[in-house]
Amino acid sequence: KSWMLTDFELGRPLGKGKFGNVYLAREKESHYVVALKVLFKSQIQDAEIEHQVRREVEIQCRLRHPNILRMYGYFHDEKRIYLILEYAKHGALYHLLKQCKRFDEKTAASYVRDLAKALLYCHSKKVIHRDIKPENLLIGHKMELKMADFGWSVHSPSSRRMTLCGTLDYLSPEMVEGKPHNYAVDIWSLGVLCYELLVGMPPFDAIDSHQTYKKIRYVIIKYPAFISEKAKDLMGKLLVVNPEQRMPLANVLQHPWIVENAPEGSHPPANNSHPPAN
Ligand SMILES: O=C(Cc1cc(-c2ccc3c(-c4nc5ccccc5[nH]4)n[nH]c3c2)n[nH]1)Nc1cccc(F)c1
Repeated sequence: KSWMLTDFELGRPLGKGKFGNVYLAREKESHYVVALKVLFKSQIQDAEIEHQVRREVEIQCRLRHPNILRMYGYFHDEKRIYLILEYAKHGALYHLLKQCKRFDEKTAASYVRDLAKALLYCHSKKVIHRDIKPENLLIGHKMELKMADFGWSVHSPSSRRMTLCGTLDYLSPEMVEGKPHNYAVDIWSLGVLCYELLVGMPPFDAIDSHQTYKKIRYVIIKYPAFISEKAKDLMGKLLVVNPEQRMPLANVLQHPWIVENAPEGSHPPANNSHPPAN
Protein backbone atom coordinates (compact mmCIF):
# COMPACT_ATOMS: atom_id res chain seq x y z
CA LYS A 1 0.00 0.00 0.00
CA SER A 2 1.41 3.39 -0.87
CA TRP A 3 0.22 6.14 1.39
CA MET A 4 -0.37 9.81 0.66
CA LEU A 5 -1.09 12.89 2.74
CA THR A 6 -4.79 12.94 1.87
CA ASP A 7 -5.16 9.53 3.56
CA PHE A 8 -4.73 11.32 6.89
CA GLU A 9 -6.45 14.00 8.96
CA LEU A 10 -3.74 16.08 10.67
CA GLY A 11 -3.97 16.99 14.38
CA ARG A 12 -1.86 19.00 16.78
CA PRO A 13 1.94 19.06 16.67
CA LEU A 14 3.45 16.49 19.06
CA GLY A 15 7.06 17.65 18.84
CA LYS A 16 9.12 20.15 16.93
CA GLY A 17 12.36 18.75 15.54
CA LYS A 18 15.33 20.26 13.72
CA PHE A 19 14.43 18.64 10.40
CA GLY A 20 10.69 18.72 10.76
CA ASN A 21 7.78 18.36 13.11
CA VAL A 22 5.69 15.44 14.29
CA TYR A 23 1.89 15.69 14.14
CA LEU A 24 -0.90 13.67 15.65
CA ALA A 25 -2.75 12.20 12.66
CA ARG A 26 -5.61 9.83 11.96
CA GLU A 27 -5.90 7.54 8.94
CA LYS A 28 -9.29 8.41 7.39
CA GLU A 29 -10.46 4.87 6.51
CA SER A 30 -9.55 3.00 9.72
CA HIS A 31 -9.49 5.97 12.14
CA TYR A 32 -6.13 4.56 13.26
CA VAL A 33 -4.18 7.22 15.18
CA VAL A 34 -0.50 7.70 14.31
CA ALA A 35 2.32 10.19 14.71
CA LEU A 36 3.19 11.67 11.31
CA LYS A 37 6.73 13.00 11.12
CA VAL A 38 7.32 15.54 8.34
CA LEU A 39 10.92 15.99 7.17
CA PHE A 40 11.81 18.71 4.67
CA LYS A 41 13.82 17.40 1.71
CA SER A 42 15.60 20.77 1.35
CA GLN A 43 16.86 20.64 4.95
CA ILE A 44 17.89 16.99 4.61
CA GLN A 45 19.77 17.74 1.39
CA ASP A 46 21.42 20.87 2.86
CA ALA A 47 22.52 18.83 5.89
CA GLU A 48 23.63 15.99 3.56
CA ILE A 49 21.90 13.37 5.70
CA GLU A 50 19.88 11.63 3.01
CA HIS A 51 21.89 8.44 3.62
CA GLN A 52 21.23 8.68 7.37
CA VAL A 53 17.48 9.09 6.87
CA ARG A 54 17.46 6.15 4.43
CA ARG A 55 19.40 4.02 6.92
CA GLU A 56 17.04 5.05 9.73
CA VAL A 57 14.00 4.16 7.62
CA GLU A 58 15.47 0.76 6.70
CA ILE A 59 16.36 0.00 10.31
CA GLN A 60 13.10 1.27 11.81
CA CYS A 61 10.97 -0.67 9.31
CA ARG A 62 12.83 -3.90 10.16
CA LEU A 63 12.58 -3.60 13.96
CA ARG A 64 9.46 -5.15 15.50
CA HIS A 65 9.45 -5.11 19.29
CA PRO A 66 6.91 -3.92 21.90
CA ASN A 67 9.53 -1.59 23.41
CA ILE A 68 10.63 -0.03 20.12
CA LEU A 69 8.45 2.62 18.47
CA ARG A 70 7.02 1.19 15.25
CA MET A 71 7.40 2.80 11.85
CA TYR A 72 4.39 1.71 9.78
CA GLY A 73 5.60 3.22 6.51
CA TYR A 74 6.61 6.40 4.72
CA PHE A 75 5.81 8.44 1.62
CA HIS A 76 6.93 11.71 0.04
CA ASP A 77 5.79 14.59 -2.14
CA GLU A 78 8.02 17.00 -3.98
CA LYS A 79 9.02 18.96 -0.84
CA ARG A 80 8.65 16.61 2.11
CA ILE A 81 9.18 13.08 3.39
CA TYR A 82 6.48 11.73 5.71
CA LEU A 83 7.14 9.00 8.30
CA ILE A 84 4.14 7.11 9.64
CA LEU A 85 5.15 6.38 13.22
CA GLU A 86 3.45 4.72 16.17
CA TYR A 87 1.61 7.16 18.46
CA ALA A 88 2.72 6.91 22.09
CA LYS A 89 -0.16 8.00 24.32
CA HIS A 90 1.90 9.36 27.23
CA GLY A 91 4.57 11.16 25.27
CA ALA A 92 8.27 11.43 26.11
CA LEU A 93 9.72 9.96 29.32
CA TYR A 94 11.66 13.23 29.63
CA HIS A 95 8.44 15.19 30.28
CA LEU A 96 7.05 12.61 32.73
CA LEU A 97 10.35 12.75 34.64
CA LYS A 98 10.40 16.55 34.71
CA GLN A 99 6.82 16.56 36.02
CA CYS A 100 7.54 14.38 39.03
CA LYS A 101 11.25 15.19 39.57
CA ARG A 102 12.23 11.55 40.12
CA PHE A 103 10.59 8.10 39.98
CA ASP A 104 10.15 5.55 42.76
CA GLU A 105 12.15 2.31 42.41
CA LYS A 106 9.31 0.25 40.92
CA THR A 107 8.64 2.83 38.19
CA ALA A 108 12.34 3.34 37.39
CA ALA A 109 13.02 -0.43 37.36
CA SER A 110 10.07 -0.98 34.99
CA TYR A 111 11.49 1.50 32.46
CA VAL A 112 15.04 0.12 32.83
CA ARG A 113 13.68 -3.42 32.24
CA ASP A 114 11.77 -2.33 29.12
CA LEU A 115 14.80 -0.52 27.70
CA ALA A 116 17.09 -3.50 28.43
CA LYS A 117 14.67 -5.68 26.45
CA ALA A 118 14.61 -3.22 23.54
CA LEU A 119 18.42 -3.05 23.50
CA LEU A 120 18.78 -6.85 23.71
CA TYR A 121 16.54 -7.07 20.62
CA CYS A 122 18.45 -4.27 18.80
CA HIS A 123 21.80 -5.96 19.50
CA SER A 124 20.42 -9.29 18.24
CA LYS A 125 19.71 -7.42 14.97
CA LYS A 126 23.21 -5.88 14.99
CA VAL A 127 21.77 -2.42 15.65
CA ILE A 128 23.65 -0.31 18.20
CA HIS A 129 23.85 3.17 19.68
CA ARG A 130 20.24 4.02 19.48
CA ASP A 131 20.90 7.37 21.11
CA ILE A 132 19.42 6.57 24.51
CA LYS A 133 18.24 9.55 26.57
CA PRO A 134 14.86 10.44 28.15
CA GLU A 135 14.01 12.72 25.21
CA ASN A 136 14.14 9.72 22.86
CA LEU A 137 12.09 7.37 25.01
CA LEU A 138 8.31 7.43 24.66
CA ILE A 139 5.63 5.93 26.90
CA GLY A 140 2.75 3.89 25.45
CA HIS A 141 -0.81 3.51 26.71
CA LYS A 142 0.14 0.59 28.98
CA MET A 143 2.89 2.80 30.43
CA GLU A 144 5.41 0.62 28.57
CA LEU A 145 8.62 2.27 27.33
CA LYS A 146 9.16 2.67 23.58
CA MET A 147 12.56 3.53 22.19
CA ALA A 148 12.43 6.02 19.32
CA ASP A 149 15.59 7.09 17.59
CA PHE A 150 15.46 10.87 17.22
CA GLY A 151 19.08 10.81 16.20
CA TRP A 152 19.57 14.31 14.93
CA SER A 153 16.24 15.97 15.75
CA VAL A 154 16.13 18.09 18.88
CA HIS A 155 12.76 18.21 20.60
CA SER A 156 11.94 21.64 21.90
CA PRO A 157 11.69 22.96 24.46
CA SER A 158 14.69 20.92 25.55
CA SER A 159 16.32 22.71 28.44
CA ARG A 160 19.11 20.11 28.37
CA ARG A 161 22.61 21.54 28.29
CA MET A 162 23.35 21.07 24.60
CA THR A 163 26.82 20.90 23.19
CA LEU A 164 27.20 20.98 19.42
CA CYS A 165 26.35 17.27 19.24
CA GLY A 166 23.74 17.16 21.95
CA THR A 167 24.06 16.61 25.67
CA LEU A 168 27.24 14.76 26.71
CA ASP A 169 25.57 13.23 29.73
CA TYR A 170 24.86 9.91 28.04
CA LEU A 171 28.17 9.44 26.25
CA SER A 172 30.40 6.54 27.37
CA PRO A 173 34.12 7.03 28.20
CA GLU A 174 35.18 5.43 24.89
CA MET A 175 32.91 7.83 22.99
CA VAL A 176 34.11 10.99 24.76
CA GLU A 177 37.65 9.78 24.01
CA GLY A 178 36.72 9.38 20.34
CA LYS A 179 37.53 5.66 20.41
CA PRO A 180 35.53 3.25 18.22
CA HIS A 181 32.32 2.35 20.02
CA ASN A 182 30.32 -0.86 19.92
CA TYR A 183 27.08 -2.19 21.43
CA ALA A 184 28.57 -1.77 24.95
CA VAL A 185 27.89 1.99 24.73
CA ASP A 186 24.21 1.16 25.06
CA ILE A 187 24.89 -0.72 28.31
CA TRP A 188 26.68 2.36 29.69
CA SER A 189 23.74 4.59 28.63
CA LEU A 190 21.33 2.21 30.37
CA GLY A 191 23.26 2.84 33.59
CA VAL A 192 23.10 6.61 33.03
CA LEU A 193 19.35 6.41 32.40
CA CYS A 194 18.77 4.31 35.53
CA TYR A 195 20.52 6.94 37.64
CA GLU A 196 18.62 9.83 36.03
CA LEU A 197 15.21 8.14 36.56
CA LEU A 198 15.97 7.52 40.26
CA VAL A 199 17.68 10.84 41.06
CA GLY A 200 16.10 13.26 38.55
CA MET A 201 19.37 14.34 36.96
CA PRO A 202 22.12 12.48 35.09
CA PRO A 203 25.09 11.14 37.14
CA PHE A 204 27.78 13.18 35.38
CA ASP A 205 25.91 16.48 35.36
CA ALA A 206 28.37 19.36 35.73
CA ILE A 207 28.62 23.08 35.14
CA ASP A 208 30.47 22.66 31.83
CA SER A 209 31.33 19.92 29.36
CA HIS A 210 34.94 19.61 30.53
CA GLN A 211 33.79 18.77 34.02
CA THR A 212 31.27 16.32 32.55
CA TYR A 213 34.05 14.74 30.45
CA LYS A 214 36.21 14.25 33.54
CA LYS A 215 33.36 12.78 35.59
CA ILE A 216 32.56 10.34 32.76
CA ARG A 217 36.14 9.24 32.20
CA TYR A 218 36.84 8.60 35.88
CA VAL A 219 33.24 7.51 36.65
CA ILE A 220 32.88 10.11 39.38
CA ILE A 221 29.37 9.45 40.75
CA LYS A 222 27.60 10.46 43.97
CA TYR A 223 24.63 8.31 44.99
CA PRO A 224 22.06 10.14 47.17
CA ALA A 225 21.20 8.43 50.49
CA PHE A 226 17.75 7.34 49.24
CA ILE A 227 19.25 5.07 46.52
CA SER A 228 18.95 1.42 47.61
CA GLU A 229 21.97 -0.89 47.78
CA LYS A 230 20.56 -3.11 45.03
CA ALA A 231 20.05 -0.15 42.68
CA LYS A 232 23.61 0.99 43.38
CA ASP A 233 24.84 -2.54 42.71
CA LEU A 234 23.21 -2.61 39.28
CA MET A 235 24.42 0.88 38.29
CA GLY A 236 27.90 -0.02 39.52
CA LYS A 237 27.93 -2.95 37.08
CA LEU A 238 26.73 -0.88 34.10
CA LEU A 239 28.82 2.27 34.61
CA VAL A 240 32.17 0.53 34.11
CA VAL A 241 34.92 2.26 32.07
CA ASN A 242 36.06 -0.94 30.34
CA PRO A 243 33.29 -1.82 27.81
CA GLU A 244 34.08 -5.56 28.05
CA GLN A 245 33.45 -5.58 31.80
CA ARG A 246 29.96 -4.04 31.65
CA MET A 247 27.13 -6.34 32.74
CA PRO A 248 25.55 -8.10 29.72
CA LEU A 249 21.96 -7.01 29.03
CA ALA A 250 20.61 -10.53 29.64
CA ASN A 251 22.03 -10.39 33.18
CA VAL A 252 20.40 -6.98 33.75
CA LEU A 253 16.99 -8.63 33.35
CA GLN A 254 17.97 -11.16 36.06
CA HIS A 255 19.42 -8.62 38.49
CA PRO A 256 17.69 -8.68 41.95
CA TRP A 257 16.81 -4.94 41.76
CA ILE A 258 14.96 -5.53 38.47
CA VAL A 259 13.40 -8.88 39.51
CA GLU A 260 12.16 -7.47 42.83
CA ASN A 261 10.96 -4.07 41.56
CA ALA A 262 9.79 -4.83 38.02
CA PRO A 263 8.45 -8.40 37.86
CA GLU A 264 7.46 -9.63 34.38
CA GLY A 265 4.40 -7.88 33.03
CA SER A 266 4.33 -5.14 35.67
CA HIS A 267 4.04 -1.51 34.53
CA PRO A 268 3.77 1.82 36.39
CA PRO A 269 0.20 3.06 37.05
CA ALA A 270 -0.87 5.63 34.43
CA ASN A 271 -1.37 8.47 36.87
CA ASN A 272 1.88 7.81 38.70
CA SER A 273 3.71 11.06 39.19
CA HIS A 274 4.25 11.02 42.95
CA PRO A 275 7.86 11.05 44.14
CA PRO A 276 8.64 8.54 46.92
CA ALA A 277 7.34 9.37 50.41
CA ASN A 278 10.63 10.50 51.98
O1 LIG B 1 12.49 10.86 13.91
C1 LIG B 1 12.36 9.68 14.19
C2 LIG B 1 11.88 9.30 15.51
C3 LIG B 1 10.81 10.17 15.94
C4 LIG B 1 9.74 9.75 16.62
C5 LIG B 1 9.04 10.89 16.91
C6 LIG B 1 7.85 10.95 17.72
C7 LIG B 1 7.62 12.07 18.52
C8 LIG B 1 6.51 12.12 19.37
C9 LIG B 1 5.63 11.04 19.36
C10 LIG B 1 4.48 10.72 20.07
C11 LIG B 1 3.86 11.52 21.10
N1 LIG B 1 2.85 11.13 21.84
C12 LIG B 1 2.57 12.15 22.69
C13 LIG B 1 1.62 12.28 23.72
C14 LIG B 1 1.57 13.44 24.47
C15 LIG B 1 2.47 14.47 24.20
C16 LIG B 1 3.41 14.34 23.18
C17 LIG B 1 3.45 13.16 22.44
N2 LIG B 1 4.26 12.75 21.43
N3 LIG B 1 4.03 9.52 19.70
N4 LIG B 1 4.86 9.04 18.75
C18 LIG B 1 5.85 9.94 18.52
C19 LIG B 1 6.96 9.89 17.69
N5 LIG B 1 9.66 11.95 16.43
N6 LIG B 1 10.74 11.50 15.78
N7 LIG B 1 12.62 8.65 13.49
C20 LIG B 1 13.11 8.75 12.23
C21 LIG B 1 13.66 9.89 11.70
C22 LIG B 1 14.13 9.86 10.41
C23 LIG B 1 14.06 8.71 9.67
C24 LIG B 1 13.51 7.59 10.26
F1 LIG B 1 13.43 6.49 9.56
C25 LIG B 1 13.04 7.59 11.53
